[in-house]
Formats: sequence, structure tokens, C-alpha cells
Amino acid sequence: MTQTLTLRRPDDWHLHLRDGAMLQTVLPATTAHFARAIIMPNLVPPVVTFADAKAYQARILEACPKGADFTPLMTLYLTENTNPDDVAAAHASGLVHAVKLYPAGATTNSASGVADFDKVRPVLEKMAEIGLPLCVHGEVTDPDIDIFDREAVFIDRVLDPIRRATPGLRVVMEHITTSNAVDYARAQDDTLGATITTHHLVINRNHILAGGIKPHYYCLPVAKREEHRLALRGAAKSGEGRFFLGTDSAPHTDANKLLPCGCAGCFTAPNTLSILAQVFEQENALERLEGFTSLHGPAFYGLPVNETTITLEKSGATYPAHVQTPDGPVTVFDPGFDLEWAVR
Ligand SMILES: NC(=O)N[C@@H](CC(=O)O)C(=O)O
Ligand SMILES: [Zn+2]
Ligand SMILES: [Zn+2]
Repeated sequence: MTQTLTLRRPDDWHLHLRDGAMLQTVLPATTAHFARAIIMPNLVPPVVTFADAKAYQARILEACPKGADFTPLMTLYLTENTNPDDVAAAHASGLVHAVKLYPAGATTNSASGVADFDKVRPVLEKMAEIGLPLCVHGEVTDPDIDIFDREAVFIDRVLDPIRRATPGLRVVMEHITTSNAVDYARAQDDTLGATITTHHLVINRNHILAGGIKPHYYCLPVAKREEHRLALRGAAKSGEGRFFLGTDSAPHTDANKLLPCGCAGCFTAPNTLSILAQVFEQENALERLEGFTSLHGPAFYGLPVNETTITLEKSGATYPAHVQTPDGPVTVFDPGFDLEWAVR
């Protein structure tokens, strides 16, 4: 008999949907499996104000496939000019569920991010007061810091000081990639959560660089040494509520990935659940998958868990190598092994 696995319907706590034709193309891969997603605001121009978020939400809902039951959880892109009252109004409306901090220059479309952290102090204080989480891209941008150390240095130099200066601020360390981040998260109270991506559970830096450069494995934060990948697997399968899934599915056209200076991002939405089931099975922790994909995130964000379910069966899974956009193909993340678990 085919083995099956039924989970409460998952949510994705870190997702890039982009806009326009790309949004139309990639959204169905998420709505097929996920009930909700935290929608990253790094469009060009970014989603900064409550009004921007309302307009972007409307475009996402418009692009949803017919019959899809999907709720985009909107976020605001924190800038040095963000108005605390606008943030509070966005939160009170129920439409905006987090504010995203990009250190200026840290990643794709982060030019409008924060350089001077003192300038955003009033916003962070307002967020602590109203209980609105801050999602953090945790890498320093100092050119003197080695790219493989940027997350660990950020924790010491930026994240911990912000949290100490703003008691009660709820923070999500996004897409953690190091044992340093796992250890830091474990040492904190329940105001701190951390998302883990699918791809960082699968690849280490050798996958990007050994035997030829693999642009489709290049993302930020960049994958680290094997010991860090194993620490992330340990965290994801631990059952600890502070760790939950944020795929960071980040589509870019192949034309933009395969350049002398290619974009960062892995497109994992189509096969994430198949990969995760396999990873958790490899770890003898299939019974912990539901916590990671469907329970811990809602608890952190103060939202109810989904009442519907999805079923995976171990019958072999297929997925397209690319999805087609008017601007050319977008390559789907290749985990490097055949996928056994298919979403029914
Ligand atoms: N993760 C990535 O490599 N890229 C993301 C940005 C981000 O999440 O840092 C993107 O928007 O493409
Ligand atoms: Zn990021
Ligand atoms: Zn991201």
C-alpha cells in the first residue's frame, strides 16, 4: 500500500511573489499547497506604506487561480522614512502582519533599506508596543566582512543590540543559515522566531561552487559549510516552536540568474513540500514535519492554524524543470535527488 502523510495545510512564512507577469506565473505553485504566506515587500519600488500594501494585496488576490483558498499576509518594507502611525494603522487593519528590515544593500532590491538604525527606532518602539513582528534579513553589508560570516556578525553587531534596546519587540530571523543563528535563537525567549528555507536544508556551499559554479543554487544568505546545514536540519526537526518554514522561494528568470553578475534566489515553491517530506524522512522525523510547516508559524504570528489538510503520498513526485514567463523561463530548484513524496 502506498504510504501517505496528512498534514494541516501548510503556510509559507517567507515568500517572494514579485509582480505583474511573474506574479501570475509563480502564484499558482504556492496556492496549490499553501493556505497563507508572508509576502515579502522587496518589489521595485518597494511596498513601503499601508496604501502600497493594500494595492499589492489586491494585485495578488486578482492573480489567484479560480477557486484557490489563499490569504496573502502582507508586510511593509522598513525605510528610514517609515511613519510609525502608518505602520500602526496597517497593523490595526488586519492586512499587514509584519515589517521587513533589509539592511541597505544586503540582498535583492534592498537599496531602500536601513543604513542608520537610529532612524527607525520610533517605528521599532511602536511595533513593540502593538506586538507587530519585525522580519529581519540578517546580514551585515560591510565589505570587510567575509560573505560567509555576515549572518553571524549581524547577530552580534545589529540584531542583539536592537532587541536589547527594544524590549518586547517580536523578531523573526529570516532564512537562517548558520549554527550561530540556531544557537542564538535557542537562547532567546518566545519573542524570537526563525524561519528556515527548504534549500538551506538541502545544499551547502560545495553544491554552489564545487565542480563548476551553479547559479541556481546561489541565494542570500549564501549556503554555508556542511556543519551549518546539519545544524539547520537539527533545528527544523527539533519540534521547537521557534523554528518554522519560510521557503524564501525567490523566482528570477534564467536570463537574470545566468549572468556574470547573477541574481540571488532559489525558486522552490513548486517542489518544497516534496523535498521537505523527504528531508524529514531522512532525519527520521516525519512526525515533526507538520509542526514545522503548519503549527509553529501560526503560533508565533498569533493566527489560528488551518483547518483544512493536504495529503502527500510516497508514489514518486514530478515537477517542471522550469516555469515559463513572458520574460523567459524560471528554473525550479533541483534538490539533486529524485523526489518520493507527491502532494495529492
Ligand atoms: N533570498 C534571496 O537570495 N533573494 C531574495 C531576497 C532575500 O530574501 O534576501 C530575492 O528577493 O530574490
Ligand atoms: Zn533575505
Ligand atoms: Zn527572501
